[in-house]
Amino acid sequence: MQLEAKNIGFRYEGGPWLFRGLNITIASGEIVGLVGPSGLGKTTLCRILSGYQQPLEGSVTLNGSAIARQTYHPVQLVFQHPEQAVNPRWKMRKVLNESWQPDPKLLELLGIDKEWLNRYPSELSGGELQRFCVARALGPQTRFLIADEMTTMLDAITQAQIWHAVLERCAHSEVGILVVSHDAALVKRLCQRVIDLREIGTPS
Ligand SMILES: Nc1ncnc2c1ncn2[C@@H]1O[C@H](COP(=O)(O)OP(=O)(O)OP(=O)(O)O)[C@@H](O)[C@H]1O
Repeated sequence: MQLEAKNIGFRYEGGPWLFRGLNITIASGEIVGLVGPSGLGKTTLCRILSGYQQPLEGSVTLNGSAIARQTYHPVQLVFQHPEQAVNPRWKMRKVLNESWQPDPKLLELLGIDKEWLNRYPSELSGGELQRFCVARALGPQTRFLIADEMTTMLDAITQAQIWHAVLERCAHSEVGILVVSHDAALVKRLCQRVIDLREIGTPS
C-alpha cells in the first residue's frame, strides 16, 4: 500500500505558497523522516496528508484512490500538543475509546496506568496524555501514522518508551510512518530515509 501526495500545492489565504508541485510517497512499513527549517510548512503538509486540510493543488491518495472523509481515517496524525487533541470535558476512558478499543497489551506497552482512565485530560501530564493520543491513533484500520514532533516535549525516557511501542505495533501491522522532527539524532535513528522539505517543495 502507498500513501501518495502528487503535485500538491498550498498557501494560506493572503500568504505565499508554502509549496507547489510537491510529491511524496510512503510505502507500507516504511519509516520516513521529514525535516526542514521552522515555518517552511511541515505541519501544514502533515495536516494535508492526514486529511485535516485540503491541498489547493494536487491530490493525496491511498493506493491511487481518494481517501474517504466520513470514516475512520487510515492516515492518523499525532502532533506535538496532546492537550489540543482531546476533548477537555471527556474522561480519558472516553477519549481512549473514541474510535476503537485499544487492547490491554498496547496500553501496557505505552505505559498507560489504568487509574488514569478515570481522570480528565487536565489531570494528566503532557507525556501521560500523549500516550493516550498515540494509542488512539494506532487502531486496526490505521495504515499510516504521521508523527509531527510527537515526542518533542517529552523527556528521554518517555520518548523512548513511546517510540518503542509505536515501532513494535507499526512493524507488526506494516503501518508506514512519517517522522517529522527537528531532532536530527532521533530522525537518523528511526528512519530508513529522510526527506528535506527544501528539496521537494518548490514555492514560486
Ligand atoms: N492557519 C494559518 N493561517 C495562516 N498562516 C499559517 C497558518 N498556519 C500556519 N501558517 C503559516 O504557514 C507557515 C508554515 O507553517 P507550518 O506550521 O506548517 O510550518 P513548520 O515547518 O511545521 O514549522 P515548525 O517547524 O516551526 O513547526 C508559517 O509561516 C506559518 O506562520
